[in-house]
Amino acid sequence: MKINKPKHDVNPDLAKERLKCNFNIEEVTNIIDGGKDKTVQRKKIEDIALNNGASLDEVPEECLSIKERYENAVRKSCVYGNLVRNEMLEITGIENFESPVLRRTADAFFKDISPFMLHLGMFVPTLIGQCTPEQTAEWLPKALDMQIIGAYAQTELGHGTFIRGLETTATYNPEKEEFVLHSPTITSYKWWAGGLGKTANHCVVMAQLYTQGKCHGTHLFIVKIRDLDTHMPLPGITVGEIGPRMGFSSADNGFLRFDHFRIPRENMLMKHAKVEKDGVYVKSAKHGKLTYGTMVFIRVTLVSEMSFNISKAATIAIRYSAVRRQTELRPNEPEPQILDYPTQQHKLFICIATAHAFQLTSCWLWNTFQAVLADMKKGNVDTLPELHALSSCLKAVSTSDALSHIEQCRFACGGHGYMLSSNLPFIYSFVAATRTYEGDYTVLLLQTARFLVKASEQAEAGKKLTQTVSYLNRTANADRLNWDNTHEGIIKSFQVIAAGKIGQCVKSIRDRTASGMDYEDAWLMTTVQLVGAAEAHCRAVLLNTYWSEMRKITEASSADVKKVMHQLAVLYLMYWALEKTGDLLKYSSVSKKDLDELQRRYEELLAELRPNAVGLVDAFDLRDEILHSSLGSYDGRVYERLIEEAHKSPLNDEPVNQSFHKYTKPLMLGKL
Ligand SMILES: CCCCCCCCCC/C=C\CCCCCCCC(=O)SCCNC(=O)CCNC(=O)[C@H](O)C(C)(C)COP(=O)(O)OP(=O)(O)OC[C@H]1O[C@@H](n2cnc3c(N)ncnc32)[C@H](O)[C@@H]1OP(=O)(O)O
Ligand SMILES: Cc1cc2nc3c(=O)[nH]c(=O)nc-3n(C[C@H](O)[C@H](O)[C@H](O)COP(=O)(O)OP(=O)(O)OC[C@H]3O[C@@H](n4cnc5c(N)ncnc54)[C@H](O)[C@@H]3O)c2cc1C
Repeated sequence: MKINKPKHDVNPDLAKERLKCNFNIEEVTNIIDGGKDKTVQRKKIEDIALNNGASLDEVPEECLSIKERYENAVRKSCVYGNLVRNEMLEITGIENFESPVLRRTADAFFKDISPFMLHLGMFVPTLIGQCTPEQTAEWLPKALDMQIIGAYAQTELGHGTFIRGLETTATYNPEKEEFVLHSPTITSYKWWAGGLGKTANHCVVMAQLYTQGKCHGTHLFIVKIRDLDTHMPLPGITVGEIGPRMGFSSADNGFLRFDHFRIPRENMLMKHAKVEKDGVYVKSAKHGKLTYGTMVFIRVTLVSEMSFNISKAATIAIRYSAVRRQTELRPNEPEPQILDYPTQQHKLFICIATAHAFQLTSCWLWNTFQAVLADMKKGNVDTLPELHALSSCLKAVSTSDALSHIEQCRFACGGHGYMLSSNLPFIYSFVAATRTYEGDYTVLLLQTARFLVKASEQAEAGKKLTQTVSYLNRTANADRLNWDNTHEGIIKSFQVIAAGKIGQCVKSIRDRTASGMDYEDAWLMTTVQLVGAAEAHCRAVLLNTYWSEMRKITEASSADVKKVMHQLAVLYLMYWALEKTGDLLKYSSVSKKDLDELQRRYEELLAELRPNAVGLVDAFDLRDEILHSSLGSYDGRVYERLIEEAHKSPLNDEPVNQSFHKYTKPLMLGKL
């Protein structure tokens, strides 16, 4: 398999690691890609993107000023966008324009983020999901062809979570057949939208719809905000960039204020509801929340996005740990590779397992999403609540877990992990945003909790529940589960934990309402427990899905690949069982002896996986151009690369910085 041709000799320690690997790396790569043909397709696309010199930065992007960073990112986005439009989409097909393959190649161009990401990431999906066929025909080809560039402007200065509280208004005027968009207060400024500040000439806007004197709640509108030729903001539009932030530094997150800005009636996205010419409001949707569809879609895709980010961090940290030697174990013996420390393995092997767990779960979630879309096309919205509950908790937990695992990868690289050239800080700050955007962690878990409480009540009433909560039917009357020290036993115990926690929430709410509280207050008082119950449910789903999908997907694999994939999944189960011993003790008959045994087996498993650690991250097949890491490149020439990167610092452009003569010397001479 032709990957990562090293420019230099490979570091001898890393070379030895590759000899130790006892499974076929390419076979695992094919599993991750979803099949051999998919690997071939991915490599073809990566060749197109990566052989394009325009992705290279002479000066590292983090050493540029804010303006230069943005301008450089726009330059690269245009080259990249052109490649996507003219060459890559021919290979994936237009229907897969958001395929993870394209996502991977984007990382070769941007360490941080493209100002165009939200155009492809949210604007286009909103057109696909929220337009009538006529509207789709009008806007989608232009958007895909980059003739118009859009943003998704929903969040306001005063409200992000509570969409019903948004203040921007869209008031229909039947005489002119127009909507008038207006920002009535300071808190109604649109805020945060990616690409809105300087890049986009259009945006989708979420606003409160008023017609015939009545408010019909939030709806989506497409709005042209800049002249297509001059790019100047149109009269009635105030638009700009919100200022530096923790990450997302090469993009232009924006603010937007409307001053009685008029748009044609046809610019309301009317798939699920419309306003007739005379101002009559007609709702066609069978479910009240279909205008939130883009968010559900992105939450679904974020699970695979988290797998990708963890795999990058794990590749960097494991290759580095094979090269780095530190501390004598015994006098006069060579210092060991830090990868030999079980504590290091504990930090890192879970990252490999989690990348696989999220990848397999994301494929399963994607299929569930497609099935719900197919149901909805037939007019059946019954499966939407379960999808909303699932996508909410999986988005929350996958982004949160990814963030803590990536931070562990940085810790695992010691001081060098703190260098931007390691790329770990970029990956971390990118993923940190995902825990908040597209629905904050706590808020989304509480959405799942609403569904779980209802499901629990239905189970209590003897109703048969849908697949992901069917364990509530089985465990409704179970008190403490008899501990069974098998893989299936661990999964079952997580279902019992979830059922127990949900049951406890229901009881707390009932006790509180029985003692005179109204339902809202009882719910509010129980929210700490409800978040815990939703997280427990999500863990049960993740464990069960990873285990069953892993077994399915490796059915035809070679014995060695089957073994190592199996070991990773077992590691994942054991890691979480050990993380949640308190819950296990509360909800199962597990004993101290059982837990000690589990701990011992976990430690043995780390040692068993150790020889395959580098092979497992090589199987992610992340080319150096995508990893952007002085610590993680295929050749392991860590120290040479760190020195090379240090020389690129603009502070090394001259031997003496002018500040010495201006400030330091006068201070030294007492002349300041
Ligand atoms: C050229 C360069 C290219 C570069 C590469 C391109 C590669 C592209 C790939 C990129 C991948 C990803 C990029 C993504 C980047 C994203 C950036 C961030 C964007 C954003 O953040 S946009 C803003 C997102 N905002 C939110 O998520 C807000 C969160 N809030 C909410 O969702 C809601 O307000 C709420 C918390 C759910 C509450 O809503 P509401 O008050 O209206 O509802 P209730 O709580 O009263 O519930 C009533 C009822 O409705 C159910 N429900 C709620 N939401 C939904 C839903 N979405 N679907 C179905 N049902 C829903 C709820 O459960 C209740 O049901 P019940 O009554 O209990 O039965
Ligand atoms: C990098 C980045 C990019 C973004 N891009 C976009 C974009 O392109 N378009 C767009 O429209 N928006 C975008 N956003 C906005 C983003 O979607 C919101 O910031 C996010 O949904 C969280 O909402 P908030 O900021 O209002 O947080 P808040 O809701 O104010 O949350 C603050 C705290 O309050 C808690 N909280 C809030 N409500 C509740 C509740 N009901 N119960 C319990 N706790 C609660 C939260 O858990 C959190 O701890 C972006 C944000 C970031 C950081």
